[in-house]
Amino acid sequence: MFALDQVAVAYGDVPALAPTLLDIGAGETLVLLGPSGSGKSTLLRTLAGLTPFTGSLRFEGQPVTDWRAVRQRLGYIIQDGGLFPHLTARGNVTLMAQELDWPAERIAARVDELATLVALDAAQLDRYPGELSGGQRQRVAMMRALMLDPAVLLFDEPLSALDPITRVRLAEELRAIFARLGKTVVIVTHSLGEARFFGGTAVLMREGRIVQQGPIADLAEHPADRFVTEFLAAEDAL
Ligand SMILES: Nc1ncnc2c1ncn2[C@@H]1O[C@H](COP(=O)(O)OP(=O)(O)OP(=O)(O)O)[C@@H](O)[C@H]1O
Repeated sequence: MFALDQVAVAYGDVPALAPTLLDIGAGETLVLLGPSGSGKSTLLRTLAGLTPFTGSLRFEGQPVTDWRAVRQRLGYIIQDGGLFPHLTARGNVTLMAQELDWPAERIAARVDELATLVALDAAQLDRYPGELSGGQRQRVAMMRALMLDPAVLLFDEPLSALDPITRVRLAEELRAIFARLGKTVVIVTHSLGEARFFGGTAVLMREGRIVQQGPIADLAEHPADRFVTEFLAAEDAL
């Protein structure tokens, strides 16, 4: 789905992502792990076309020339949902479809379908983001990201702002949604527990570099170096 070759990002003089080689297969779930500042969000933002980079990035086998077209195939979800506060939940969810001139009936049918998928009701969709709980906002953000039926879902710490019960409940729903929809999913998280929960391939980063990539169990069973072991021990200590 994505093929990165020597992709690098710098903010001014500060390198945030060292030249990186990474392939993300269609239908794969990839979990980006690593300490604060290791470049996880930068890598995710690069996949979303939100950060200038050097090197070669291919999407579905083609070098990306038109990010606007690619972005319509991506759903991008950030920590607090990133909803527009002046639009209702429904307004947020339907914004892109309206811009693309979808007929009203098609929009209404898609909203109904997605509301069922994420377990929100019509009354909640008529509220503004400030009138919803954090968990409900994340569900709305999920609906917005899924509205155009994207091939790829990109999540930046989607659960970290939630209380433990909501977090587990939403994580279970997300995992069921991933399994059902068969999308390519990339999730940034600090949490090894979350990474284990979602499964798939782990990419562990440190100081803008990929330290280890492979099945999550391999991090513990075949650590690439001492840092991997230290990272796991620190995560398991809390
Ligand atoms: N807009 C920016 N301008 C300058 N430097 C930035 C910017 N965004 C990130 N950085 C720097 O780039 C590096 C990587 O940041 P990034 O946000 O990708 O890390 P992260 O692993 O996602 O961290 P966290 O887990 O804390 O969110 C950090 O050193 C950070 O300070």
